[in-house]
Amino acid sequence: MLPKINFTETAAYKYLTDHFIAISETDIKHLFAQDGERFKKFSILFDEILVDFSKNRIDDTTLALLVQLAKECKLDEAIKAMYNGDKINQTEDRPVLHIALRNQSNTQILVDGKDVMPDVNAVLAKMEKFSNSIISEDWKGYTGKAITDIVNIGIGGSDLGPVMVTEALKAYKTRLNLHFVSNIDGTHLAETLKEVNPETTLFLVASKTFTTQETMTNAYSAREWFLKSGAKKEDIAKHFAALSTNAKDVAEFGIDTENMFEFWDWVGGRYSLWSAIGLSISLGIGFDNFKQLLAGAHASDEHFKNAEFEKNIPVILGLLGIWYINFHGAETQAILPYDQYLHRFAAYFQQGDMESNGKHVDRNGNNVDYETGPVIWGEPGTNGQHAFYQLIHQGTKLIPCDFIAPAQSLNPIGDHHPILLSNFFAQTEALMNGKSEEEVVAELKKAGKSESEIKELAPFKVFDGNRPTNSILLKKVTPYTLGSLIALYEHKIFVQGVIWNIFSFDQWGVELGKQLAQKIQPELKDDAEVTTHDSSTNGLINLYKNWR
Ligand SMILES: O=P(O)(O)OC[C@H]1O[C@@H](O)[C@@H](O)[C@@H](O)[C@@H]1O
Repeated sequence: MLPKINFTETAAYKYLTDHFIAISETDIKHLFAQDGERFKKFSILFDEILVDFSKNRIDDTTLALLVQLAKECKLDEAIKAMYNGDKINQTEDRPVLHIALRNQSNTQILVDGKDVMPDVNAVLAKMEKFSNSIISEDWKGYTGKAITDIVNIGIGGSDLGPVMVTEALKAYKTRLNLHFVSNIDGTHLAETLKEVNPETTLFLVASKTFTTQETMTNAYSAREWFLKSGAKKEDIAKHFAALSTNAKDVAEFGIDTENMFEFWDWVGGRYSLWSAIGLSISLGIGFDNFKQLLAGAHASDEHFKNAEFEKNIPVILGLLGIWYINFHGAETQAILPYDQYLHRFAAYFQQGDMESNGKHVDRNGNNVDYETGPVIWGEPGTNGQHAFYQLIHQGTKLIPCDFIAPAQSLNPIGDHHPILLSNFFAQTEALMNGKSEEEVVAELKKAGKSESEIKELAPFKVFDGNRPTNSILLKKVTPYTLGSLIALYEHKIFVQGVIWNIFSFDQWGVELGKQLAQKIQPELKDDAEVTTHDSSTNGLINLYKNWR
């Protein structure tokens, strides 16, 4: 079980409150001036990932107090509880074991006294065999042609991870074309089906529960489209596979259980790309690369479990988040990859983080009186620079940013990569140093502006600086490194959930809207006026009926 400690009642929290006032007098660039060792002290090299957190509003005391906070909140016990397979997802009465899915050391992991590793390995072996037979063209469609296109039908955790990873690792692509259908909006399916041929398409129905309305509706429509092409019911086995924990409903859908790739209720949807949900990844980049992804994540799991808190990347990233959210009042966190392949990385962690830590009830069942999970957002650099960085540099909000970039490009054309990276380096420097009024005045003078022009313009051109950033420099985007990076972020979310004393692995907040939609759907069947809701909802429904 997880400890249930209110972090605002710890000694460390009180010290941090005082320390926050003290350190607010100094800005980051002065902290650099005071300490020649700062980069060395506040950066961690892990395999081929460097996390530089020196451009933050912290000094030695801050770090020591944050680590003390983690200790007082018994983070070490919480980590042990997760790795031991304790039912830390208490409101769903389940363990949380995505670490088992990538447990390459193959040590026993027990759930209710049973080692889960043989089952994990059996599904991996099945995924390998299946992926190889599709990729090698051994597997034939119902007219004897090889499969060319994979359509993954899933939503939320059964979509976002595979989309993000297959985009990130496009450079490692197999011959198969991947498509993802998630939205219930018929457009998503219709536009995808225009691109594929039923004779050469394999559908993966990806749903942990196999009851999600969007996924099941899309899957049934895809099946109908397939059967309309002239295929027979028995041909479904060659063109549909299921990735699910629900064998009964998979069989009912008509998918051969031979083509079912199982996972378990101890895998959270948003932590499931490592499970059978990753079959589209394995098909898209090959099983060996998928295995590398798992190996990279496993290395991060070991790091998280074993590294002392001061040198533990997820712990440090998590604590820095606490520092900004709970002491500086930051409400959002930007994730800014300087790598086009990582263009869905922030979107992926929008679910990962916001569905995990978007909670306002603590582990004792009481409303919290402090802030919890931030709004996660971001776009790849340099596109973001030309869109929203204005607000990060000169707006009124404090937005801690993670900058991520690979040292080596997978597409080294001309000077593109050095230009991209010079922006990556420049942005964190600019956010930290800002530009003083003196510098602005000197610049304007040099540009030949008059005294009055300078006076008028200067205030708008000043940058306060002191805006915190982490720089995460990867050697190269490989399956291994990407696996490591994702797992580091996953564990960061865990660290924060432990300190905020919330349950990070349930998602009750997504249920209410689903329930109401189920109630409204039958009301849309006929044209009768609806009066059962508030006047806004009635008005909207009735106008829709009028206009449709
Ligand atoms: O994989 P299935 O069961 O279709 O769920 C898909 C998604 O549904 C949502 O409502 C959330 O609960 C997500 O965590 C989940 O990933």
